[in-house]
Amino acid sequence: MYGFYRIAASVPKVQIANSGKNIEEIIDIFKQESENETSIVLFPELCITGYTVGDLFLNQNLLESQNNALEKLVKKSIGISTIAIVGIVVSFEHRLYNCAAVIQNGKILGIVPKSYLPNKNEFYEKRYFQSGLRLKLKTLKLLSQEIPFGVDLLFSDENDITFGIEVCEDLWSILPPSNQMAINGANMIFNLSASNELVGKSSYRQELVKTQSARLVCAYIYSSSGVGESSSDTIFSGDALICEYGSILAKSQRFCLENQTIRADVDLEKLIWLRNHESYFGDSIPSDVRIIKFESTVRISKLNRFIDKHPFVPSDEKIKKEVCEEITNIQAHGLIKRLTHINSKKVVIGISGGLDSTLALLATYKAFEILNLDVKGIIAITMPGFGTTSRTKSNAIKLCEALGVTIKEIPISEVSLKEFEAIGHDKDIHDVTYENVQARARTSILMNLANKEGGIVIGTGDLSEIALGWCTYNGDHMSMYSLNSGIPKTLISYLVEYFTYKQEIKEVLTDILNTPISPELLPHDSDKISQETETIIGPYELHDFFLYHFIRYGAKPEKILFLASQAFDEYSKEEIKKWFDIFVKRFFTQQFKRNAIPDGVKVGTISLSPRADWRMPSDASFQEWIKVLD
Ligand SMILES: Nc1ncnc2c1ncn2[C@@H]1O[C@H](COP(=O)(O)OP(=O)(O)OC[C@H]2O[C@@H]([n+]3cccc(C(=O)O)c3)[C@H](O)[C@@H]2O)[C@@H](O)[C@H]1O
Ligand SMILES: Nc1ncnc2c1ncn2[C@@H]1O[C@H](COP(=O)(O)OP(=O)(O)OP(=O)(O)O)[C@@H](O)[C@H]1O
Ligand SMILES: NC(=O)CC[C@H](N)C(=O)O
Repeated sequence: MYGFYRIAASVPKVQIANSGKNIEEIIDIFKQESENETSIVLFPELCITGYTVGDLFLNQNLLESQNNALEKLVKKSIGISTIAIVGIVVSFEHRLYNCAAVIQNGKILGIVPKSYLPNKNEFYEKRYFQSGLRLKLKTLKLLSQEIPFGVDLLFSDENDITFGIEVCEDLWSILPPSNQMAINGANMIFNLSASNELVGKSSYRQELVKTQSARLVCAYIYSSSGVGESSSDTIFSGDALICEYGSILAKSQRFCLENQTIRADVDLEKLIWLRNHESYFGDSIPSDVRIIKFESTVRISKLNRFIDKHPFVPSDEKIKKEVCEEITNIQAHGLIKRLTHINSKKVVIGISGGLDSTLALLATYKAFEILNLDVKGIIAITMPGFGTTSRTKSNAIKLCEALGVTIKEIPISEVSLKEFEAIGHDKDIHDVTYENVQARARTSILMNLANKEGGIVIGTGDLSEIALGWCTYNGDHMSMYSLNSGIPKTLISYLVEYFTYKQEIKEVLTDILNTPISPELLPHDSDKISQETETIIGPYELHDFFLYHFIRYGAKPEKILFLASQAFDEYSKEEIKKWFDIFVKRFFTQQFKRNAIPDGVKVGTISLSPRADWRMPSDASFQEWIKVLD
């Protein structure tokens, strides 16, 4: 389903050196996972015998009973397309190896030995095992099957899955084998582990797994032995993790006394796509590997994954302060560089009482504070026009007064009427000309005043408006330096909300946040906003969602629509389709505005600057992107 696959990491109860009992738990979990539509289920290192059997690894009976147990699992897998990855001891050419066996539908598809054997302090694996590093192009006979054996194995189906395997310490080594596996095409890495607990170790381990999934642009699935392992010297907690491209999708509850399985629907289509534009992937050189083909695994019928409605907005409230300070710091420092470069201590900014100019003013204020400049150098202009309401105008003035910046009022009605007359436009026709004349009148005033004051005009347009072209070309589209161009509307609201912690502006910011978003370009009755942007072009939260998946992951339209329908209960599929249609059409047709935007600050991974992040011709056609809507 849209490139999603259900993957599980399991920590079964274990009895040390009791393979017969341990395999029963493993088989139960495996069968359950096949019913859960899981494609692949991972078990810990040496999970059939137990990891902590010590010198019993050197006893023939242990190996024999493990192989009998393995045979049971292989037989139980007949007719099941779910893959099980289990940890086993293998005897090959008179040496023992610590391995992972990959089992599907009655077959052992391949066996991968551990490369790096920990042999210090509490670990003494070299007492029993050999490193598999030299094992390539080998096959081994086990349970009457000829099985590919070596560190050169990758496993691949006909669809999106290609996976590789490493065993515990491999990930902790200087050159984890998963690095080369990813270069060779693996988009999932499975790690069978037996990692004991020490104070602080679990968070280190989590970082290791998370970072590896980010670096390799892959899903990294990790399962480590549980509390049933011997506690003679060390304790195992059953740590399991599923990470995708730097995010944790699922994690186990450590120190659980029962069997525990975590699962997540990983997005392989997204990962495969992301690698296409990660230049270091292109520069990395593949090596010779054996690709073991396997039959398609079970596909999921219903997605079970959290889809964030507001992907630009941090979901963790605890990091709100940190994120908001960081973003406004980036904005402020963009402006600081520009002001110091041109040796100016003045800026001119139009304040409408709306969200964008509010945030731009707050970021400008921060820049002036950092530079220790007199904030009177911030010249805030309120320019009432035909659609301005007293609510927005008074909020603009209250905000500027509270911050102590210079305030000027310059009405634009008269100049706009003169402009209508000059171009022969009927003032009673409230069309796009009527709107744009006002927007351009304001920009003209700001620019001319900036010349007079020896300052620069601060641009306030945000990333969502830039994506949609929801601005007037050479009107509010233009400035000398743009502060919000890297921030989408959903994040602008979040940032303005953050600043309500400042008591002196709390009340006014709260009212600004509660004011409907409007360009206020059309006349109103009884001082009420007559033009609500979101009823005209659609909800910004949807546009931001579309923008994120379209740019960040190059997602196909049908997938974006599917994800939106999963994320938003409040919009019907028809509504989502309608606004998506508008998003796509506007995104393509409005590139000409983006191609001429002023310099501005990038703050997140998505930016639409034509000089940096997004280069698209102004005359590309959008039809192929909305076909799905026809
Ligand atoms: N591919 C292309 N290459 C070069 N030029 C192209 C073009 N496509 C159109 N054009 C030209 O550009 C014109 C269209 O651009 P433009 O003049 O800007 O006009 P337009 O985009 O039609 O109008 C601006 C819209 O933005 C809204 N707005 C304005 C200001 C602020 C806000 C806000 O809420 O913040 C919203 C306003 O309500 C209006 O609907 C066309 O009439 C045509 O002359
Ligand atoms: N009445 C006004 N007085 C001063 N400046 C204005 C006024 N209206 C618009 N502007 C300037 O033009 C920019 C675009 O304003 P507009 O209201 O059309 O949309 P916006 O992008 O929603 O901005 P905001 O959220 O700041 O209102 C504003 O950010 C502001 O700099
Ligand atoms: N089993 C292993 O390879 C364990 C070694 C590893 N460094 C860990 O403690 O997680």
